[in-house]
Order: sequence, then structure tokens, then C-alpha cells
Amino acid sequence: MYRILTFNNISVKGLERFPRDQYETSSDIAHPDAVMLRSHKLQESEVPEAVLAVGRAGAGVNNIPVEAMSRRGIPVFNAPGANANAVKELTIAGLFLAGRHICQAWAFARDLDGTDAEINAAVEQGKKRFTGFELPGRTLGVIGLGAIGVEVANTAIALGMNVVGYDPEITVRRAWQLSSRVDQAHSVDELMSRADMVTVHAPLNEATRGLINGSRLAAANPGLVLLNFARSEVVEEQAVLEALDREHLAGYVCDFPSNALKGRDNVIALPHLGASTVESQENCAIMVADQLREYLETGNIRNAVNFPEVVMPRGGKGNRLCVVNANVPNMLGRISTALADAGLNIEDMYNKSRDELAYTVVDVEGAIPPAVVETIGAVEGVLRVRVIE
Ligand SMILES: NC(=O)c1ccc[n+]([C@@H]2O[C@H](COP(=O)([O-])OP(=O)(O)OC[C@H]3O[C@@H](n4cnc5c(N)ncnc54)[C@H](O)[C@@H]3O)[C@@H](O)[C@H]2O)c1
Ligand SMILES: O=C(O)[C@H](O)COP(=O)(O)O
Repeated sequence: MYRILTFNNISVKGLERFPRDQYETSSDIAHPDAVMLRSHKLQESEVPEAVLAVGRAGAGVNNIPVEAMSRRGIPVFNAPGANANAVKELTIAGLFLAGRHICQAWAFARDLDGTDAEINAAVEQGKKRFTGFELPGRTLGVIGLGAIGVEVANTAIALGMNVVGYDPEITVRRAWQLSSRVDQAHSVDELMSRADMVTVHAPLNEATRGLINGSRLAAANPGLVLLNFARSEVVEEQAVLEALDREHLAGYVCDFPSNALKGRDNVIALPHLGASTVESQENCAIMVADQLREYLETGNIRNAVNFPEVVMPRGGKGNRLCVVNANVPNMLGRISTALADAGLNIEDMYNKSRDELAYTVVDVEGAIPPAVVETIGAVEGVLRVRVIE
């Protein structure tokens, strides 16, 4: 029986991927084999020694101590692209909300008092405050052309906008998906200087913390509208407030409310709703549940943020050995020597590395005795050894 410890509200459709006769899933499990979560800020101490994998039913993994998990030989899975459409829709909605002052206008209309004739008079008198602008012909800057950024860029093109994009590490897959009408910026500064509206879709990490700062806002076009559905810390909030006060920035639409943003006319802060659709929650939970199951049951790794992709079809009737080790020379030699010394014949083998880690899957004929596992586990640099029968 495998045990999955859950944090947050994980879609039932995802939890149903774990067969009840083989899996127990609960937010209250003493000795979990895996952890599944959404935005819960996971502490290393919440991951017991025996945990084999962590699954993030979503995109961002900045809430997970990924480096600590890597040191312990634990893959962290996520669900690339599974919530991209949901975030794209809300971001595109954000363009309209800002361009037409919809939230501010709605608040104005909602609070009108008096007779219908008086309300009508106030409407006609007040509506000039909410004159907006249309999207065709405006330039949208998209920072981060991953699963979400590409969808946002292509939709903005379809809406008649000009789009300029910046992503220093765009993948070949995303480049193929991106409309050829999206213009490339070579830096954030160049993008900011060319755009009327800017939307950020890069992950939060040490390189992107404070990516949108005071000097970048100062160099941007006056009247810029900034959208942030990535992470709060990618944008320096104080710099945004100052740029709004100076009216250099015309609006800030984000998914991350805070005290400082409260009560500001030109700020629309939503309660982290980017991925909060039934479809996206199901997609993410199903994708991550399937990846966790595959890892637990076969050792295969798909979509881990800290491990290489290793997918080897299960052959024969023997055991499978899965070894996580430091990416240093001669590990493979020592693993195969230990197997050969025990008289075990290797049927198939796959070894791949990523950064400081390497992962090896070996199918052998017959059963692997515990002593062999112990020998391999004692090799310097081996972080984890597991046998799947
Ligand atoms: N508001 C929400 O509910 C919500 C939902 C999903 C994702 N997100 C956030 O959005 C982020 C992006 O999601 P995604 O699914 O598109 O991820 P993704 O990994 O597919 O794309 C991220 C892209 O950002 C690029 N990037 C990295 N550093 C960059 C930099 N310095 N400048 C420009 N581009 C850079 C990467 O090369 C990559 O192409 C997530 O990491 C998460 O933090 C928020
Ligand atoms: O990175 C993500 O996938 C989003 O921020 C979604 O977070 P959530 O799963 O808590 O809604």
C-alpha cells in the first residue's frame, strides 16, 4: 500500500487516479511515500525521511524546498502547461479590466444612490471618468514565453495587438508554438520601452525576484499598464506604488493582494485565482497523480523539476533497481559491478544526469537480494536505492 500525504484542496479527479486497493490518500498520514500539494509552503521538516517524491499540482515550485529535496534524492514533479489556459484567460481578462476600468466603473455604479432618474443622471455625469482604450494597435510586452506566456502572446495577436516577447531560455517546443508575429525583445528594458502593457509570466527564482523594479518602471512608457499573474515577488511592490503615485504607471493588475495595494483606485488585485478553474485543477491533479504513480510503481520520471527525464519500459519478470546518485564519474561502473558480483544479469539499463544529480534504472533477471541493495547504498555519492519487484 502506498500512502500519499496531501496539502491544499486537490481535485478529486486527480485523487481518483490512485486505485483505492493500492493507495491511501489523506491530509493526515503518518508515514507517507509521497507528498502532493498546491501552493502550501512546504517546509523540509514536513517531508519525512521515507518520502520518495513530491508532486506539485500546478506550475510554480517556489513554495517547495527543491534544493533540499535534491540533496535528499527526492524528485519534485509539477504539471507543466496543465493550468496555462486558465491563467491565459484571466490575464486576457486583466487587459480588458485595465483598459476599460471595469472594476472601478462597476464599484461606482454599484454604490449609486437615489431614484432611477438620479442614478441615470449620475451615470451620464460620472462615466467620463472611466473612458478607456481598445486593444488593437496597442503593444503588449510578454516576459516569459513558457506555457502561459506563449498562450497569452498568441491570444493578444488574435485580438489585434502588437506583441513583443522576452525569454532568454525559451524552449524549442514553445518557440514552435509562438506566433511568428510576436517580435523578439533582447532584454527586459527593451521590452518595457516598446510596450503599452506588460505582463509577466516567468517563475520566481533568485534571477527574477524584483525583475520589475523602480528603474525599469521609470524607463517604461508613461501610462504603462502592468499585469502580474506570475508571483508577487517578481515585481517590486514599492516601486509599483511609487510609479502609480507619479501616474507614470496607469494601472497594476495582479493576482497577489497585500495591505499596501488595498484601496488603490488604479490597482486590481485578485485572490490568486489564475489557476482556479475546475478544468485546470483537474488537469493539474491528474497529471501529477499519474506522474507520482508512475514513479512509485515503475521508477520512471516525467516532468520533474530537479531530475532528468527517465522513462524505460518495464521488461521481463525480474526486479528493477532505481538508484539516485551524485553526478560523478564511475557510478554506473560501481552499480553494475555490484550486480555482477552477485551473479545478476542486467536486462536493460538507463542512466541520465541533470546538474548535480544522476538517476539510473536497471532491470535485472530475477530478484535483487537485500545485501546488493546495501552494497550499492553504501557507495559514496549514492543518495537512494530502491528495488521495485
Ligand atoms: N497566478 C496563478 O495562479 C499562476 C498559475 C500558474 C503559474 N503561475 C506562475 O507563472 C509562472 C509561469 O508559468 P508557466 O506554466 O508558463 O511556466 P513555464 O515554465 O512553462 O514558463 C516560464 C518561462 O519563463 C522563462 N523565464 C525564466 N526566467 C526568465 C527571465 N528572467 N526573463 C524572462 N523569462 C524567463 C522560462 O524560460 C520559461 O520559458 C509559474 O512559475 C508560476 O509562478 C501563476
Ligand atoms: O503556480 C501555479 O500553478 C499557481 O500559482 C496555482 O496555484 P494554486 O494551485 O494554489 O491555485
